[in-house]
Amino acid sequence: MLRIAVPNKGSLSGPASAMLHEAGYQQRKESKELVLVDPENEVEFFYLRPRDIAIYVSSGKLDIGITGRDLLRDSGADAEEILPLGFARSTFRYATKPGTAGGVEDFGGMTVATSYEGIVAQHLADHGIDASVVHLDGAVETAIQLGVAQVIADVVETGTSLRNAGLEVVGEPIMTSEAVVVRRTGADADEPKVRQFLRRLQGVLVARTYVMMDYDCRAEHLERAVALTPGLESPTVSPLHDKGWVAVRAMVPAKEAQRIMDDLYDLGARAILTTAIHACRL
Ligand SMILES: Nc1ncnc2c1ncn2[C@@H]1O[C@H](COP(=O)(O)OP(=O)(O)OP(=O)(O)O)[C@@H](O)[C@H]1O
Ligand SMILES: O=P(O)(O)OC[C@H]1O[C@H](OP(=O)(O)OP(=O)(O)O)[C@H](O)[C@@H]1O
Ligand SMILES: [Mg+2]
Repeated sequence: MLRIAVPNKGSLSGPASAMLHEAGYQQRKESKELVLVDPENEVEFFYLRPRDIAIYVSSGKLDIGITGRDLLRDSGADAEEILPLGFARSTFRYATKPGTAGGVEDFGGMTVATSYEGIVAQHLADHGIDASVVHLDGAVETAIQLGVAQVIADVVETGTSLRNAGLEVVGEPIMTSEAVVVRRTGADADEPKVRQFLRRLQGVLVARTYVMMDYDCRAEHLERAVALTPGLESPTVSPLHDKGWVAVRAMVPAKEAQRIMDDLYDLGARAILTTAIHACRL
């Protein structure tokens, strides 16, 4: 059985379970369930704190985990990212009261509050800055108002939390993050069960980002039409009963579907249809 760590709380938890469900795996029904066996798919899911997942995976007790890239780096665990999942996107940034500092180079002698001590200590060291780091579990934005620190380093998604605390970002982002699949560093990447799990998740990612497009066009316009819809490998082209026309089928990025339909229409294509992809294996 493949043993997989899934976030049990926070921003990663809901979207991770939703993606696994979409990939055909059973998921827990109660948020109190800590372990779920999916015998049909020969997988065992362990619902763990997102921060702990890289540590379990690096120990080799679990084969695979879903966590945040920032949490993986912060943990310092011996695990590596093998597939980005496109949700729980964020940046990790320093913030201060306006006018305190222009960037990391000004932090010497200051105190930085954060829940991500590993990332911050490393970043300060990389820049040769001698600053103190104080670890807080959350609500880090309030640390400046309460005089515990002059600088914070935290996850920024919309920036609302910083604005509400009267803070502004300073310097370049320390890193960008999203949910990722992690595996123990150096573990066999070609293990069939692991490959199958990754293919399933990749199928969900593709199904979420692409739509299937079908249309008819005059044979003499085919090359220009196909240039608009090159597909992932190559579009399917079928003859129509009317010899002057062909039917074309190709996957296109969902975000570009409307523009491509307009361009195809202008080219003389007709019966242009897009349909959702529910699942796929590339
Ligand atoms: N708005 C956000 N707030 C917090 N984390 C976010 C946000 N957007 C994305 N993330 C990502 O989610 C992960 C944080 O997981 P964590 O368990 O700390 O979630 P949380 O939402 O902060 O929950 P908790 O209430 O336990 O602090 C990180 O990888 C982080 O980059
Ligand atoms: O840029 P925003 O969209 O405002 O999102 C970022 C905020 O969300 C997270 O806090 P969370 O709600 O997880 O609380 P926590 O600080 O207790 O972890 C994070 O620590 C920031 O405070
Ligand atoms: Mg949080």
